[in-house]
Amino acid sequence: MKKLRHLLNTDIYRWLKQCMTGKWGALSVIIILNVIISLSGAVLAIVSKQVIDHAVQNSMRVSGIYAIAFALILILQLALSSILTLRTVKLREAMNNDLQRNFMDRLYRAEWSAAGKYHSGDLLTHLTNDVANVTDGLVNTLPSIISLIAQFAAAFITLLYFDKTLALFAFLLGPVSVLISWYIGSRLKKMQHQIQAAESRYRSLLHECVQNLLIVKTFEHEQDSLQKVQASQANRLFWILKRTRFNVAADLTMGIGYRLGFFLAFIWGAYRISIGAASFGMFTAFLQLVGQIQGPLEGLARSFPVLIAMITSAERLIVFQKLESENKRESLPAIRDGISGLQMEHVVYGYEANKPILTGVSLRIQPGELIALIGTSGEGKTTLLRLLLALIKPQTGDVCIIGKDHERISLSADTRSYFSYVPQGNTLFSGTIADNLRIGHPSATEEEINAATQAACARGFIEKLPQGIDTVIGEHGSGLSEGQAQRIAIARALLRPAPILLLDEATSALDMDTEWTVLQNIRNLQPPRTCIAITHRLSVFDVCDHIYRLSKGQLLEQKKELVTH
Ligand SMILES: Nc1ncnc2c1ncn2[C@@H]1O[C@H](COP(=O)(O)OP(=O)(O)OP(=O)(O)O)[C@@H](O)[C@H]1O
Repeated sequence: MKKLRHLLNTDIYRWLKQCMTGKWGALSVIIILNVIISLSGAVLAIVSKQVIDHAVQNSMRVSGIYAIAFALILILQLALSSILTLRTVKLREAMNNDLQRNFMDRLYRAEWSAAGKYHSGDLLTHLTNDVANVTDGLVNTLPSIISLIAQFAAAFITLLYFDKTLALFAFLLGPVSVLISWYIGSRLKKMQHQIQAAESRYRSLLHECVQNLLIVKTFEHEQDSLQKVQASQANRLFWILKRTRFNVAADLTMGIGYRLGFFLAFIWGAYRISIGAASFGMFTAFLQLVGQIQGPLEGLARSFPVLIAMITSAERLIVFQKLESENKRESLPAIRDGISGLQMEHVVYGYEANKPILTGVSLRIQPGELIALIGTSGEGKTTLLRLLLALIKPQTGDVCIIGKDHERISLSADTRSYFSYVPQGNTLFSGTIADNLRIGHPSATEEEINAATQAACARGFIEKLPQGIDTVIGEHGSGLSEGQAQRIAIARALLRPAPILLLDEATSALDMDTEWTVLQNIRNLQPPRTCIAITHRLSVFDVCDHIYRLSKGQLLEQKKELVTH
C-alpha cells in the first residue's frame, strides 16, 4: 500500500501536468496519430482476411480491391509515421528547452545558500538526464501507452467477433501483465534513484577533473585521477547492470509467456481450419490479431521502466521547485543612482548553528567613503560581503543601506542592485572582452566602456590586443594574465551603475603601482561610489578613508599609522 501511494504521489502528477501547460494540443495530435497508426493494424488484419478469402473463392476482382485498400493502409501508416516523428521531435525539444529554462530560473531565484549546496556536476545531471527522462516519458511513452491500449482494445474486439475463446484467452494475459509490471516498477524505482545518484557523482567527478586539468597535470595526479574516474565508473556500471539484468529477466519471463500464448493460438487456429470452423483468411487475420493483442501487452510492460525513470527524475526535479525562493521584486529602488552609505549593527552570523563567524559586527560607512577591510584568512571578510549582497541573512542584528537623505533601506535580494561586486578568483565568461564588460551594464555606450576600462587600468592592454575589445577569451579568462583578468572584472563592476562597490581581493594579482592607481581612480569616480575593498596589501591603506580589521568575529577600526608601521 505504501509502495502504491509512493508510485501515485500526487505532487508528481501535479508537477507533470504543469510541465504540459500550453502543450496539450501538440500532445493530443501525437496521441491521435499514434492511435490511428495502431488501429490501422486491426483494419489491416480484417482487410487481409478479405484479400485471402476472396482469392481462395476465386473472386479476384473483389480480392484485388481489398489488396489496393491493403496497400493504401500501408502507405497511410508510413505517411502518418513520418508526420508523427516530426511532431514528436518538435514537442520533445520544446519541452526539453522549457524544462531546462525553468530549472535554471529556479536555480537563479533560489536562496544562494540552498542552491550552493549542490555540486555543479549534480546540477548538470538534473539539467540533462532528468529533464530528458521526463520529456521522453511524457512525449514518447505516454502517447505510446495510450495507443497500445487502443490497439489492444481494437484487436480484442475484432478477435472477440471472430473467435470468443481465443479473445478471452488473450485477455487473461492482460491482468497478469499488469501485475508483473507493477512488481517490476516498484523494484525499478529504487534502482533508478541509485542510478541517477551514481550518474550525478560520476559527472561531478568528470567536471572537476576537467576544470582542474592544470592541477592534475602539474601535480602529476593523472593516474590517481584516472583511478578515481574508474572507481566512479564501476559504481555507475554496477547499478546500470543491476537494472539491466532485472529488466532482461523480466523481459524473458514475459517473452516466454507471450510466445507460448502465440504458439497455442497458432495450434488453435490450425485445429479450427482442420475441422472446417475457420477459413485460411480467418487464420491469417487470427495470427495478426493475436500478435496485436500480445504486442501491446509486451509494449506496455516495456514502457513501465521508462515511466519509472520519468517519475524518479520528476521527483528529483521537484526538489528544486521546493528550494526556498528569494522573493525578488525586480523593481529598481529610487535612490539606486545616488550615493549610499552602509550601516551594520551587532550582526551575528554563522554558516552552522552555534558556530558563529561574525559575533557582533557593527560598522557605519559614510556615502562615498573607501574602506579597507583586513584580517587573517578565514576570519569572515568574504562572509561580510555576502551579507551585504543579501546572499546570506544575519542571524541577529541589522544591516541597511543609508540613502542620500539618511533614509534606511533594509537589505534584501532587491537591494543587490545597489551593489557591484568583484569576487575572489577568475570569474570571467568565455566570449569577447566586450561581452564580459556588458554583463556589468548591457546597454553601456562606448564612452562608458572606455571610462570603466580606463579607471580599471585595463584600457592600455586591451587596445594593444589585435582585436581590441572584441578579443575572444576562453573559459575563466584563459588567454589573459591573472592581473589582466582582474582588471577586466573590475571594469565590469565599474560599468554597473550601482552606488556601492565591493572588492574581494580584486587587486591581489596587480603590481603595487597599478593597484594604487586603480583604487585612486575608484576614489575619484564621478558620481562618487562607496567602496569596501578586502585587501592584504599595506600599500593601499593611504588611499582609503578608514581601515577595519576583522578579528575573532568583531570589527575594529585600525589607525593607518599603526597598520602601516
Ligand atoms: N559556504 C560556506 N559554508 C560553510 N562555511 C563556510 C562557507 N564559506 C565560508 N565558510 C567558513 O566561514 C569562515 C569565513 O570564511 P570567509 O571566506 O568569509 O573568510 P575570509 O576572511 O574571507 O578568508 P580569506 O581571507 O581566506 O578569503 C571560514 O572558516 C570558512 O571555512
